[in-house]
Amino acid sequence: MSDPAFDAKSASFLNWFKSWPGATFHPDIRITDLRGRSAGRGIVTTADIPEDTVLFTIPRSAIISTETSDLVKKIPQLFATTGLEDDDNEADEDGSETSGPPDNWVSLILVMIYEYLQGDKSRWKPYFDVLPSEFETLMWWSDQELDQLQASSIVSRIGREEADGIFRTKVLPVVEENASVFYPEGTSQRLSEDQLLQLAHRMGSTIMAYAFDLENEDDEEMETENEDEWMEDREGKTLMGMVPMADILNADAEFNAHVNHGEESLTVTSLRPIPAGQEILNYYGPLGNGELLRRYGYVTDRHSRYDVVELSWTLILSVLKESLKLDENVWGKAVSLEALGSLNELDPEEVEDAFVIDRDLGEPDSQGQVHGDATLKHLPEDLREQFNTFLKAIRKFSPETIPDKQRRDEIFFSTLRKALQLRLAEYPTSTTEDMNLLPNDKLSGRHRAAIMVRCGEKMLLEEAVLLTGEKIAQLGSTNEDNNHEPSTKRQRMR
Ligand SMILES: C[S@@+](CC[C@H](N)C(=O)[O-])C[C@H]1O[C@@H](n2cnc3c(N)ncnc32)[C@H](O)[C@@H]1O
Repeated sequence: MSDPAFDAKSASFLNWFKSWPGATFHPDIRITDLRGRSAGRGIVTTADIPEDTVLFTIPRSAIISTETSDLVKKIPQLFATTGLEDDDNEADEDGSETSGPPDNWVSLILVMIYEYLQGDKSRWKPYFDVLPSEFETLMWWSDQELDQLQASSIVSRIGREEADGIFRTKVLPVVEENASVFYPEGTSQRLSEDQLLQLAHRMGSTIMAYAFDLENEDDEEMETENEDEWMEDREGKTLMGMVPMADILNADAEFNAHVNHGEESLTVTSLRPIPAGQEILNYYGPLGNGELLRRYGYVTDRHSRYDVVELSWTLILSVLKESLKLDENVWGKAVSLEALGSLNELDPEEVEDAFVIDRDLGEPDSQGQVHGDATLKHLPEDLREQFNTFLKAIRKFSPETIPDKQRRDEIFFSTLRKALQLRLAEYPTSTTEDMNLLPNDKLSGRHRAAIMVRCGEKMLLEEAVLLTGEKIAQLGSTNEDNNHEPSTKRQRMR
């Protein structure tokens, strides 16, 4: 069913967009209402579109960034760099670092707050009218909603307190100290601290889900070097900007359009023929559903191939300790940092405290399609290296525990298998129980998304358990072969 108010905003946004000198919009595409499947606005084709067609063009002048907003002209000293700043120029974890100009994120948040507060006076008002005021990203979930993610490590990556800290130290004081610039002339009303904090969060979440890293010529060189790889919006330290129309495109792990960053404008082109009535889709990168939910507030079946799980070193070490049953004293000495340091193979400072398990799949092809089987085939190499270094240290103090390479590998795979099973048990429901929950149409969107995330992670863990089982079985058969070897050799010698 059509919604005249929603459609009117889309229409006025489209007219506004087309009025920018240099903007183009293909006659066979249109902005559409996809709220019926919780996807907001999107763009669909109204006729068959051939491959490599320019779908629309966004002049760089229409992008909101520190290069186009008047805020920078009004308080240039705030954005001026001295050349002495740290490379990352990021706030400390608690957001307390306040020296130097604001980083890319904070700069764009300030610019967005400024343009938003200008209301009708902003050149981008019709664009703000189609930007969201509410979000499904994890930052906005209640504790009860987050509980549905169960043992997913994505919960520890939300960073609401860190964002609060940064906004309180780097955003709010700037707005308050420059109130005459931020609030349009003639308005005496000021936002309270809480309202301003809320607005900073709103702009932060908008930028997280909508902004692009704007590539420049240096990046182009980089792109030529990595020709086969899809550039991700979040890589690098390039200028960030809000790109009207490009950000009306929804996205998926299989996609059919690409944003090209030209000198004067950005163009969006079709990567393959797109039949009439299909959605035009962009790409946000090889993100697992947990990360997709954190940054963008949605999940898709196709993104589950990129799911990840974290396995803590503490868990692995506790399983190892339990299985080796070494004397407490020997164990303590063997896993001490001094013992590791003396091996000269691992800087004790560099002991990893968690390892990421993922399927390590290739990039989509040049037409935005993915191929091949998406089951886990490799266990993390960095985990194996760290594990072996620890086993070496143990061997120094208790050689009989690890007499040979065969035993070392058995210990590795069986410890890992047990650790994976324990990690799996940290999630209170099984994959089968989760799968049975999904068809229930009374589930809220957030609950469903949480089930998809936790179920995808558990499936990956199950694949990893299977893989370690196969490795153990292979070792067993090698062992048997080896046991038969002497007689084979004898036969040959005869
Ligand atoms: C760059 S915007 C795309 C335009 C957005 N649909 C709108 O109405 O403004 C990114 C946001 O769109 C939504 N989105 C993008 N791709 C989606 C998909 N495949 N399914 C559902 N929602 C999607 C998410 O809310 C995401 O945060």
